[in-house]
Amino acid sequence: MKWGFSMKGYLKLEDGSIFEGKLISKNKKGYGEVVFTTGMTGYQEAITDPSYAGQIVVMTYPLIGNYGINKYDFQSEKPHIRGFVIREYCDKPSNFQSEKSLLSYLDEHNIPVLSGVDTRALTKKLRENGTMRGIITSNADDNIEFDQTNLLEEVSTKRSYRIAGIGPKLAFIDLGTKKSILKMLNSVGFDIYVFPYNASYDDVMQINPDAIFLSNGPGDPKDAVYAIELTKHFIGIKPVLGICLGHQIIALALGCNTVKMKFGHRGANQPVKDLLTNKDYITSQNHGYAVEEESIDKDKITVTHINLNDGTVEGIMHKFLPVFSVQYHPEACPGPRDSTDIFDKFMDIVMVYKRRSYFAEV
Ligand SMILES: NC(=O)CC[C@H](N)C(=O)O
Repeated sequence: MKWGFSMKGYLKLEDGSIFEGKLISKNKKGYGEVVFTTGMTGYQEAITDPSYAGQIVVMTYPLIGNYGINKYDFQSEKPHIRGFVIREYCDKPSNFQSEKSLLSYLDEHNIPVLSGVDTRALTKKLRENGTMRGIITSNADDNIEFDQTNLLEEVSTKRSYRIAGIGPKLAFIDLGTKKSILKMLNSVGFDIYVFPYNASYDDVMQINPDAIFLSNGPGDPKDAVYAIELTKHFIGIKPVLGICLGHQIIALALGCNTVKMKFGHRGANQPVKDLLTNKDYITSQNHGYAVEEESIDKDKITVTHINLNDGTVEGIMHKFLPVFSVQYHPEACPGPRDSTDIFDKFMDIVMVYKRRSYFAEV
């Protein structure tokens, strides 16, 4: 075995089923919600996307690690997954940007890796039975334990900071953001002030923002109680945009409901229809909850996007107020860049509002 000491290991699921493989990492144990993602590439972005905190990630693409780890594709400071399950590990990465192997990176951060698993059978099981909790372990008799950590506290910034820009002031609520979202918002000109997940209305008003943004993030959107309250304060006062968890939080703040999906959407080729333009996009996604269609008050809120595989809600917009959100990831990373224009659209809306309030004052 080229990558050092490995031993027989298991992924045991809540329903008692056991999948055998080889524990190739230093850490040989981890608990989490077991989810699969279908992206053929993009493992570096996925493992460092804080939305995956608390989860054991199964890659359906059969060969993982072949292009190593580079310094450009990190979505946060470290991996947030609780474990990694793959079919075959490639220990000889070959790519001009590669700086280290995937396994050495995961070992640095103590993430358990189970290789040699029949990921096709495992994915079929998760599709049929739905997402389950599980344990990666060297002892199949081990019990699955449950992690009680506050995921938002774990992944959000601990203190506020600024990413300066020449445009309007954006209060950015970091619920475990991907770096690419900050980059995209900054590239269209926003002067970004990043706040922790539990920022209060008074905290945010200290900068007198022109707009509010709610990021992606892990867990059940109903747990994001601070962000839901904060959003309620700003709806109708400032333009608000949300992506993924941020979209779900906006929906909850508007009085809609969110529900847990059977196995979610995780991958880089999820088809979405834009109902306003009748265009279809291929999108990057990573979510296990969705806004419940029946809970949407259609007199007040328009469904702007749907998923073409299962018809679930992928975007909403308030009919009269500058509030809109999408469930998919327009910033891609990994995945297609079909829908990046949302950031320009948000800037346009914010500028219209800013000018309007300026002329109302003079
Ligand atoms: N990427 C995200 O923001 C995920 C949102 C939420 N945690 C979900 O799984 O639905």
